Amino acid sequence: MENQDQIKPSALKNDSRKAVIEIRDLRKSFGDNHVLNGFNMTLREGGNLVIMGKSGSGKSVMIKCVVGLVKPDSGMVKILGKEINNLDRGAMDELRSDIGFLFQGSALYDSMTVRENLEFPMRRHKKKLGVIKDTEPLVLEALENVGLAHTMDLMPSELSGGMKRRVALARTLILKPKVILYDEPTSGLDPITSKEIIELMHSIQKKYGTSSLIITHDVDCARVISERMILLVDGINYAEGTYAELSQSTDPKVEAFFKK
Ligand SMILES: Nc1ncnc2c1ncn2[C@@H]1O[C@H](COP(=O)(O)OP(=O)(O)OP(=O)(O)O)[C@@H](O)[C@H]1O
Repeated sequence: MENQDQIKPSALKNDSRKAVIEIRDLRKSFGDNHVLNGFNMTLREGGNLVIMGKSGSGKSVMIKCVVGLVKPDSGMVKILGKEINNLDRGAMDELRSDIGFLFQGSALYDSMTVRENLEFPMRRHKKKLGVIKDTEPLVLEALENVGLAHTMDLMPSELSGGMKRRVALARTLILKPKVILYDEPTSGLDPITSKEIIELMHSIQKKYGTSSLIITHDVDCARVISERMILLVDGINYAEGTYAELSQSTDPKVEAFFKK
């Protein structure tokens, strides 16, 4: 792609941090619908990478390939040094405990209190956390990180949309993940709440040294949070660089992302 040469990721050249997620030449089609046509990316330790792409461009398919929910036709996905193709179910499950997800809609269990929602992943990943007699300090720590310690015994229906999103983030933090995958973390939120969520994402990354992969349509979210960005167009990493680099591009497909 000649346009990719035009938008070389200068900031990347000397990045020696360890790769936590590596994707090479990822391909996935559904019948004649060729969604991913050789997608590449590297997320580095402690870094954050924003993937932007228009609706239907394959962002969710890509992230599902990362967590093993969709099987790619070809290509390589390596997480924390492990190629996921080579992992059996048990090993994949163990690896998943190092990956936090914050997906669209937050998906808290409506019939459980906030505390029970946070205890849920602890039961699923006993192997990582060991036997925990008293879950309260962990639940409290996670909720304090998102400023919602007082909501421990509330039901999700008693929370606002932004609070639900923060509780979902707290639930993700309970397993102390090394990587967090965010799918549209600010969608459906008003600008002030979106800003709060972005600030939280920053503070969590700083506090725990987590790496973040963020999928978003929201160019403002990308501007504030991204260390680097990849634009997913035609199933490939069409352009890659910092927000400042990409927003100055004169490539029409890149410019289209930044036009308001
Ligand atoms: N299980 C599936 N079976 C068939 N086609 C699928 C499947 N999953 C996704 N697709 C197709 O793959 C393409 C990419 O979908 P995907 O959900 O990854 O888009 P997206 O970039 O995440 O969009 P959005 O921003 O709207 O969420 C779409 O054309 C979709 O119809």
